[in-house]
Amino acid sequence: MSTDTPQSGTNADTDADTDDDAAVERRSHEPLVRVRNLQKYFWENDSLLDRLLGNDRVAVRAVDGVSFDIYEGETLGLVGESGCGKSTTGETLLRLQEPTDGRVEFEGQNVYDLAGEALTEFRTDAQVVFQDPFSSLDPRMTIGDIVQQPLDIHDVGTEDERRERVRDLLERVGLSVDQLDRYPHEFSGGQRQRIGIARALALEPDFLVLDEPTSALDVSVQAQVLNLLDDLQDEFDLTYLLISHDLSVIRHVCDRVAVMYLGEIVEIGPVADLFEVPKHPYTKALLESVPRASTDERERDRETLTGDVPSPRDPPSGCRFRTRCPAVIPPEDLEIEQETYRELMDLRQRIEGEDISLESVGEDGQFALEDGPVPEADVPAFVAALKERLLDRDLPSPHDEIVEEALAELATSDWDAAAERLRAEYESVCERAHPDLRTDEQSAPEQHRPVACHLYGESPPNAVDPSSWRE
Ligand SMILES: Nc1ncnc2c1ncn2[C@@H]1O[C@H](COP(=O)(O)OP(=O)(O)OP(=O)(O)O)[C@@H](O)[C@H]1O
Repeated sequence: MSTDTPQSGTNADTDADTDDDAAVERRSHEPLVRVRNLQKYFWENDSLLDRLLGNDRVAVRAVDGVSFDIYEGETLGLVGESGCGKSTTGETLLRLQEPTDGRVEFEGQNVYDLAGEALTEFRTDAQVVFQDPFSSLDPRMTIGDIVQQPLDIHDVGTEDERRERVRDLLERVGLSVDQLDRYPHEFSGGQRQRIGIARALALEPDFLVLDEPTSALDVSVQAQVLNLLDDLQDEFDLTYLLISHDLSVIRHVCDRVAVMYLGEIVEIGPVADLFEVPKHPYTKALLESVPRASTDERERDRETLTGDVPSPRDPPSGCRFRTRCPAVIPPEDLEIEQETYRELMDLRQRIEGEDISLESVGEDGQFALEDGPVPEADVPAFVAALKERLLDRDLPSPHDEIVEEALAELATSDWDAAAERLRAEYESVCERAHPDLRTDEQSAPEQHRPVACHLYGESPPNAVDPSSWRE
């Protein structure tokens, strides 16, 4: 962890260099945690009743084949929008959830094979701090009992020794022993998170998953809690997986960061390098969407990361980010501007998802498909009305004609023919092939890092130069 929040000292450059050296040194050792192809699916429509009714069960692919290492003493960040699978990754890795597939090694042992004493040892060594300290603390217990509970469960020492340890822990996290007999509701948010941290440290763990540990706190309190976590990491040789959707927290606190999108890791590397030269279009878009101070930059932010994360029940084929990507790759032989291509891809998505209302097309609902197909003579007017509604810009030739042909198929509600017409012209490698995480060897050596994007490695002809669209 390398907090460089304003509170953490004056020699920021020297501190950063020392932190970088220390991070490199740590990575030369074996990882403490090794995650390989971890998968966690939740199943819907999976009850006995569903089976009797013949409902197909549906997989929610929360985590879909992630691999990464966490080295002793480092802080690895896991960042991504809400719903990308960060918490599920953290919980499955700690075996608070059973995986669907894959493997997690902790100190060389597969945690999903552990049983008996070995499992108890793992549960001692690996702990979690949750986002919302209030809901994770039992309101009927005093904070002394809350912090002591893990010691009681694991039968550590005598009652006196446990009480003594609780006092030490409370002091260590900045609380007073006078507060031992108080209840969680008597504390502020920041203090409650300190209690959660004290409890997580009770069994002297080596590894903590910090799941949005400061998201529920005021900004001023966030920095204090992050600094506390930084101090504790040094003092107790802790290794952290820090889950956060907040890039500024990640930037200030982590040594390396893994960027997650819709159940997958799309880029992973040292924080400073990744923030300096983000490679995956999703990483770039995330960085671009951080609120900026200047008006110019705020204007630009609106261009990025529009729409929601698609459902993990039916993720897009190929690259999962392609439905929102501002650098999606057109077919090799197609001369087309990226903005036009993006608009055509959005239109295709809507047609493929039958996500266009044909109930009332044109002025005053001139065409209503529920009354039957549009008469042939009216098709041009029907197409013009749809174009007006669906497209933000005039398309250059020949795209205008191709779109008109596709929309004309909707005059007979033939969604498949409309989709096929556009697919035949515009299908992208991004939808055909899944990009694996692979190191981008063509970049400068210090920027070698795994990225899952067809723009890297053997670049397909016609690909947008990834450095161009950020300007
Ligand atoms: N028990 C569950 N049953 C079904 N779906 C679930 C379950 N838990 C999580 N999910 C789904 O899995 C996906 C990933 O959720 P997860 O909480 O891991 O994401 P996240 O990136 O941590 O987001 P957030 O920051 O909002 O918690 C989401 O679509 C979520 O709705």
